[in-house]
Amino acid sequence: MWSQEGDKWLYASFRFSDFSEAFAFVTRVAMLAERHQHHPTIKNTYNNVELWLSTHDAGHIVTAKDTLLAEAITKLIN
Ligand SMILES: C[C@H](O)[C@H](O)[C@H]1CNC2=NC(N)=NC(=O)C2=N1
Repeated sequence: MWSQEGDKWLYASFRFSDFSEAFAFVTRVAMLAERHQHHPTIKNTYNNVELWLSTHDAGHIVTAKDTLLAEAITKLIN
């Protein structure tokens, strides 16, 4: 589900039945991000949500903060 793009990004794409389901997921991701104090780049196109995770404060690389948030996001949909 998650793939690493170079050393800069963790990336994943999620498909839902419609826009409402997709945006509900975005809302839950936003609440998780606040809890983690770590915030993904988010793109929503109708029923699709794409997420990119990177730690800007560490010079825009993938760190444990990204992998921890990725795991928490994965649990939202499992
Ligand atoms: C002070 C605050 O915790 C930091 O600026 C956080 C906020 N959210 C963040 N999110 C992401 N993705 N990378 C960061 O480096 C980052 N830094």
